[in-house]
Amino acid sequence: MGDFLNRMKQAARADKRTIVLPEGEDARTLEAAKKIIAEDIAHVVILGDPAKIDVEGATAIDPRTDERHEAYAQRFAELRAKKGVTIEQARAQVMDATYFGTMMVKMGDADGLVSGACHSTADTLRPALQILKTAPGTKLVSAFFIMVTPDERFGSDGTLVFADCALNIAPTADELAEIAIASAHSWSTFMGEIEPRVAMLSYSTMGSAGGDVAKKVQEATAFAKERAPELAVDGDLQLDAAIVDTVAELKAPASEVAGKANVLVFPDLEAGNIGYKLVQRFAGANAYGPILQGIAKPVNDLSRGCTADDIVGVVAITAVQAQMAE
Ligand SMILES: CC(C)(COP(=O)(O)OP(=O)(O)OC[C@H]1O[C@@H](n2cnc3c(N)ncnc32)[C@H](O)[C@@H]1OP(=O)(O)O)[C@@H](O)C(=O)NCCC(=O)NCCS
Ligand SMILES: CC(=O)OP(=O)(O)O
Repeated sequence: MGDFLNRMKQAARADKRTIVLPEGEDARTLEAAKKIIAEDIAHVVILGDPAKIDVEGATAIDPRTDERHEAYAQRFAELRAKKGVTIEQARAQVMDATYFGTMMVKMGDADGLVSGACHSTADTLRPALQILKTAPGTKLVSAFFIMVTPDERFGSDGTLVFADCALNIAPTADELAEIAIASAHSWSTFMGEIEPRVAMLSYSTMGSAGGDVAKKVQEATAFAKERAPELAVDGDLQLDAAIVDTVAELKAPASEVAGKANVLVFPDLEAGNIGYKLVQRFAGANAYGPILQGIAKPVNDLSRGCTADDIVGVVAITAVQAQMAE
């Protein structure tokens, strides 16, 4: 179970990056920062009141008084001018630690950002979507978890990607296909040679049940196959047919994915967010994320239910993304 995380930490250590943690008021963030420094995973910048940030080896910055505040505000106003943002509004916005931290990433003063231990996903990701925007050639940003379960029968030795569990509330069939292709790519980024096998989840397997949601998933599967013919993707599949080989033989015997899926694409955010928390809490899985895919520079979210160790894991993953982005 520790294998994936150890690989990420080792890779991060080999070529250290600077990661900004805007939640200096959060005790788990400070504990995580100490661990990250002790394990030599990344250079750490913590935003907040420096008098209250007692982490040796980290750089503590107060976004309200830092000398870069005005330059960031000017740049933010330029970036958001078409949205009617004035320089006064930009100055006020950049007082906010998440906006300031995201500007650090935009301006190259940090390589990545991890936040969300005490902010909602919307408040964590909105600055990234507004400031950093999508990566070249990408229209949709989406979010996945790397799930490391203690049961090695599932996925690839217990490791799976779950998407979208955090960002897109009601993806269309077209967007679901994009999420599937991006998630397969993310799988390959982190899992190397192991081939992604993508299951498009539903309450129906190969048309066994009717209804609009199952139809959307079938349509999304067809789009994904059309756009990425080399990809092992199949659906619609129920969860048991996707990951249990004996059920797959019964429900989808012709599928190359059924029974051995390692990338699970959920039909909407309701299913995705509930699904990852079920596996995390009932199965005792480690859930690293939400990790963004399709964003121009690495910014990743956390659940407010995270532990300090979860933050360490997401920082290691963010540092690896930053290495790859160059
Ligand atoms: C993240 C979220 C707040 C963004 O939507 P929003 O509040 O409507 O924000 P905006 O419409 O102001 O979007 C901000 C920018 O991001 C862009 N954007 C929003 N979602 C995007 C996506 N999935 N991919 C690419 N760009 C996106 C918008 O086009 C907009 O760009 P612009 O301001 O330059 O025109 C919204 O998708 C959301 O609430 N998602 C659910 C998050 C959540 O609560 N998850 C549950 C717990 S994990
Ligand atoms: C990802 C997620 O569900 O975040 P939170 O638990 O903070 O809402």
